[in-house]
Amino acid sequence: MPSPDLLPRDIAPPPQPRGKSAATVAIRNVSRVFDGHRVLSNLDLDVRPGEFLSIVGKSGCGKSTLLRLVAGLDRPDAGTVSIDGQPAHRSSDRLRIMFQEPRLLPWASIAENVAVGLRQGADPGTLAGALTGALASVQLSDKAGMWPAALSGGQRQRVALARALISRPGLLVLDEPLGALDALTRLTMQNLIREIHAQAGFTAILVTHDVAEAVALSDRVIVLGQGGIQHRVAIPRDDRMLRGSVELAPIEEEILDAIFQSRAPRAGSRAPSP
Ligand SMILES: Nc1ncnc2c1ncn2[C@@H]1O[C@H](COP(=O)(O)OP(=O)(O)OP(=O)(O)O)[C@@H](O)[C@H]1O
Repeated sequence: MPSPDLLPRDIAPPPQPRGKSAATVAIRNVSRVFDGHRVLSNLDLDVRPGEFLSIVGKSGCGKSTLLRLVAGLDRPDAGTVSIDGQPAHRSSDRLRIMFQEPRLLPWASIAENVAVGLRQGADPGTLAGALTGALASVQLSDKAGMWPAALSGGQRQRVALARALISRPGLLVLDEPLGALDALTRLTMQNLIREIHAQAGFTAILVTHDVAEAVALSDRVIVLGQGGIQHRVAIPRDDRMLRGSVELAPIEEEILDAIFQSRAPRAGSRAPSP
């Protein structure tokens, strides 16, 4: 394999071998039009098994639209989105989603909220083992019997993360999951997500407004602009561990430049009339 220095800037080094069940995402020639406005236009993107990909860009450029298509919450007007070769589907067992709000059941305990993530009936032994592991992974073992109202915002997001991961999905889709947290809790959550991803090896796609967060977590960052991908940057795996390091500063600057230079969300052409 060539040294990372010899690889083109937009090609991430292959992720280190991880979990066998990480999903492959293939987006082919995808377009999405709202009210005659072409938000995504002929977009192509591949996400490799185990890769952590972040999507950044100006407000309204289509980040959430793209994520919703990957999660099967919306359908493209043209093109295909597939996960492991199958059309993206919201109830796929291969995929879990995490949003900015934890969306917990207020009347259920923390353990019951996490168990919701298994969806299908599991035998009691399997459920107990999975629950123990999921709660431990987010450092909430001692909160299993508590109610969501008794937890802090960061703890609630950790419950949402455990609920998303208890079924060991191949793909985790994250829509600005740390956006409502204070700065310190956000950093703690970033570290937790990075550690869990390194251990569990799922594929992850994150939408965030925080370029430093994208760089700290990702193998690759793409900048969305009018209609499609305007810039791609691979993040050197060794360096990404050092959030705020001098090595990462030029990469963050490059991404910020690309965002500022990207075309305004509504500056592009309108979709042709049918
Ligand atoms: N269901 C919808 N109906 C009509 N327009 C929509 C719909 N969903 C998204 N749009 C429009 O598509 C464009 C992109 O929206 P999207 O939410 O994907 O942007 P974003 O990049 O995620 O923005 P932000 O960073 O502000 O969250 C916006 O102009 C938005 O108004």
